[in-house]
Amino acid sequence: MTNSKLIAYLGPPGTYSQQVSCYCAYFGKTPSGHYEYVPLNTIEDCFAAVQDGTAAYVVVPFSNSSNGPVKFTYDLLRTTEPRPSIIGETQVKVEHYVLAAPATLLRIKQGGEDAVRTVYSHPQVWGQCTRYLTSHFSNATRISVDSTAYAATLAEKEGNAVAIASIAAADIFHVEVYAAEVQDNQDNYTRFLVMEQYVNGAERTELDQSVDMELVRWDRVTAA
Ligand SMILES: O=C(O)C(=O)Cc1ccccc1
Repeated sequence: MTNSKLIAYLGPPGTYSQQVSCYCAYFGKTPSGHYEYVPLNTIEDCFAAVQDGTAAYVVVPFSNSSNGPVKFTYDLLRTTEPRPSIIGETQVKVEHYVLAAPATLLRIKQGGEDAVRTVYSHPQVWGQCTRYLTSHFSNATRISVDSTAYAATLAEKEGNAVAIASIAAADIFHVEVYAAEVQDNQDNYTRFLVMEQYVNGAERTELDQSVDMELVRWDRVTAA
């Protein structure tokens, strides 16, 4: 019987992290074999899962070409002891969609965008869709949640909310596309890292060292 190994990612299914985790065997140094994918609620849970050995590997978003660091990941990379080993990375083009429940779309059609009271998304998204959000839903409250796909689950349940999330989330949840590719920059890339548990005494990888340099560089930028 084959033993499957767990790859954890920021869930629920439909996040950008899930899409990346599905092919992380190709860019991470994960041995060939059979993998199962586990969605976790927060980036913090992903660090904990690899730390305590619940998951063999985790995939976390690290930084974005439009708005820089994913704060949760940067903070956890600085504070988790010992820090997991970074064994792979990839850059993925990220396209954001405005998703809404069918009833909300009807309300927008009848009453305009002011019918929308709440826009849900992952905090990383706001700075990637500034232009769109300046001219749309300006009276709505922006609520940051743990992931874009979780945002889609909230929009699915509410009659006056939209989510900014991936097209994959639209396929999974009962939400429809109100607007496509709303990111400011068409070349909007996010860098993701694959990590595994750090083994005591192991030499740090080259990738570990380049991430260290990135953290130091960012500390300098914010201190200036
Ligand atoms: O929330 C998600 O879907 C994630 O995977 C985190 C994220 C959010 C925004 C851009 C890239 C990754």
